[in-house]
Amino acid sequence: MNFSRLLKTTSALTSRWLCSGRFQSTSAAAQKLVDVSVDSKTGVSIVSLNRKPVNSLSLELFKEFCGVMDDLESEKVRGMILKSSCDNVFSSGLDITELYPHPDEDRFHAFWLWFQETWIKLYGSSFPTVAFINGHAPAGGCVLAISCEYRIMLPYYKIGLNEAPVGIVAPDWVVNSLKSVLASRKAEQLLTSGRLLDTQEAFDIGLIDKIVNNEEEALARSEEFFSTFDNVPKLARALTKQQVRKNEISKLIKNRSNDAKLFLNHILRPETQKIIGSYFKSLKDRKK
Ligand SMILES: CCCCC/C=C\C/C=C\C/C=C/C(=O)SCCNC(=O)CCNC(=O)[C@H](O)C(C)(C)COP(=O)(O)OP(=O)(O)OC[C@H]1O[C@@H](n2cnc3c(N)ncnc32)[C@H](O)[C@@H]1OP(=O)(O)O
Repeated sequence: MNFSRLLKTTSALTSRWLCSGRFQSTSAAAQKLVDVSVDSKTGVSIVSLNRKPVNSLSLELFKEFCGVMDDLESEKVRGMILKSSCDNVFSSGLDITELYPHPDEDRFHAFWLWFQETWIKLYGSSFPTVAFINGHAPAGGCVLAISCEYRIMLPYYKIGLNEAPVGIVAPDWVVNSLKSVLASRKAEQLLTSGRLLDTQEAFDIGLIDKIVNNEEEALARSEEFFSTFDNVPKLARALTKQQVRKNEISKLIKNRSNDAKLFLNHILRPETQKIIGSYFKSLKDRKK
């Protein structure tokens, strides 16, 4: 099966979950969780995550984001910049309330499939993608950033995959996304320590590509990146990118339901619930 068909294909079970209207947000029409605008100078689409206060990633946000990615694919956009509308936070990662306390199993299954779907669409997009990391990007926030092709970050924020210290093991498609950006040894160090790096450290190890001081500079640096493809036929570029990324994506597509089950079993373990519970409490207590 060719890769474009594989991208559209998913197991019957997965399709049932992704296509079902369950877990529809009642306020979806009232509040947009993902905004899209077009930079009139460059024709590039700017996609802003807009789930205040910290862009924690919920099932509803993933669904909306996937819809936006489908639109951008069919419009054959020149490129996309992913950023945040929240002050100081790009994304705080998965919404912990989707994981704790003791999530509803059906909702969690759907949540995880939509997280996978988001990664598949972003990591496998045909058009060039830039993450403008205009705030902290821990855990799932970092996953979104490393799924893009190029990363531009404002100074003095933190980025990384901090799962290990809270007793959670990142799935292999997350690990492999990191290994597509960093050498294996660096990726292992970052994952096993769970350390969050500041902007300068992230630049020094190659986790991000450019440091900028403001949005104007970010747009200029993004444009430099997009213009490197101006003389490359779109289809050839897209197929080449997918050729590089297809093994990881195919592996997940064939294993989606199992990946969701594994993660659900892990999340539901009393020890895991306890660790996430105390982590969440410490997050809340910080401000007291
Ligand atoms: C901990 C479980 C790990 C599970 C790992 C699972 C899978 C591995 C595979 C995939 C990778 C993805 C994993 C994840 O993404 S798990 C989420 C991990 N996220 C974090 O650890 C970040 C936690 N947040 C912060 O550190 C800070 O909030 C911030 C992003 C640095 C921003 O700080 P700031 O001071 O600006 O804001 P507050 O801390 O006051 O936050 C405001 C408000 O939001 C609540 N909140 C923050 N983050 C989350 C979140 N991820 N989910 C739900 N709620 C969140 C915070 O508690 C505050 O709430 P309040 O009621 O006090 O206003």
